[in-house]
Amino acid sequence: MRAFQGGHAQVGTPVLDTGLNGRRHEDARTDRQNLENQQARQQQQQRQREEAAKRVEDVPVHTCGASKGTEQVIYDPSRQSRRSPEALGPNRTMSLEKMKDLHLEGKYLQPETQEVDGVLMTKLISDNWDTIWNFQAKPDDLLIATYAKAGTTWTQEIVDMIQNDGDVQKCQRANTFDRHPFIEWTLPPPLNSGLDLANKMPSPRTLKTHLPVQMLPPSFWKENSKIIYVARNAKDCLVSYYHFSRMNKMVPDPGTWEEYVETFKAGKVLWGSWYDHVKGWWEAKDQHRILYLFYEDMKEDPKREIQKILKFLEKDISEEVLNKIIYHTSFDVMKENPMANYTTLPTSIMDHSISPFMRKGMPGDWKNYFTVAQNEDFDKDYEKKMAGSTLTFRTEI
Ligand SMILES: Nc1ncnc2c1ncn2[C@@H]1O[C@H](COP(=O)(O)OS(=O)(=O)O)[C@@H](OP(=O)(O)O)[C@H]1O
Repeated sequence: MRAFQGGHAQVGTPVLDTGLNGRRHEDARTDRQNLENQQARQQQQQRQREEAAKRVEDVPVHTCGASKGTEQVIYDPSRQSRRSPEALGPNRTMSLEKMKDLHLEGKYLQPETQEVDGVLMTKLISDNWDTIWNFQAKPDDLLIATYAKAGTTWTQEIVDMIQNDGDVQKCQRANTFDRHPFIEWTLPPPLNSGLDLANKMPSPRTLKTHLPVQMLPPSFWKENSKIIYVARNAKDCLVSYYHFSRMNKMVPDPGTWEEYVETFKAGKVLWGSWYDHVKGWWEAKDQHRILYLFYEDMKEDPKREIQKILKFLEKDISEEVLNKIIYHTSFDVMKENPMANYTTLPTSIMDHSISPFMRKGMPGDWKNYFTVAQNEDFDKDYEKKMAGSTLTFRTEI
């Protein structure tokens, strides 16, 4: 008998005219009702899928992270699949958050490192270096460049809100890491590497990098792309990086706090020396279209710093939208925003119970970690490394 059972009939299954022979009229009515309910549910799900697909199409091209029909970029729960890497085909890649679905965590989470021109990188970045170096930037690209943990995600959210005229829904279209390709970040297929995402993204693109200035792909200089650089004081960067390295399995283990302080000072962390990074970009800022911002200033007066970004991007917005951006990009709101707080990644990649990505968001937290002796040693070493530079930082506000 071809009658549906327990309401699991497929759409289009010819149930009513074949499955009811010899059954009671009452049963038939219930069965018909079940089928109608089932069909209504399926139609509703289909409508939701179509609406989700439409939302993706509706996102303005300058911020949209995927072309229609690809699997890799847009966060869309209705399209969660459990396909194998092979089933994705040669040109199909996927967002990092799907790693769990593919049971790939153990296979890929080996933070092997290798230096590129004396700067520590993951081995995957190092192996892919020629391709990264030859990345083709475009004149209308916007690059957000930072040393790790300096306020990248915060700046990304501000920029996205500006580009979308304060439309929170549009900024919810995908995870931070899928909205703004992290150009040097290399993952094995089928996972999305930054370059895969960037090359598929329609212009104008907003990109992210932690590369020191001398390692930036030269096409950015040649094409005169705009760059926002955000710097954060060394001690808070160190503390934030230490906790991030504890919770994120994609970067090397930090060891003990004492060990990490020395590793950081020696610049033997991913993306190299903080000192060289902030100084290098500081020197470059007067020769290129670079807006150099400070995390501490953003914290002290977000309105003033967002206005600097607006001017740099040549954007005009109303006071109302500006206030909306300040609110939406505040630490407390971003901490609860799954599209900005990295909580959609599997815990095997980032374990927020060890330390949340959105941890404290406050200048001066270093005082809770440095001993007096560590602080004195740090300051002495800092003076030597920063000697001759006009760049100064505030370590509290
Ligand atoms: N809105 C807002 N306001 C203030 N602070 C914020 C905000 N968003 C992120 N953060 C803090 O920035 C730190 C993470 O830095 P990054 O985003 O640069 O990290 S990453 O390098 O991209 O992994 C990390 O700093 P710590 O809290 O000191 O660890 C985040 O909490």
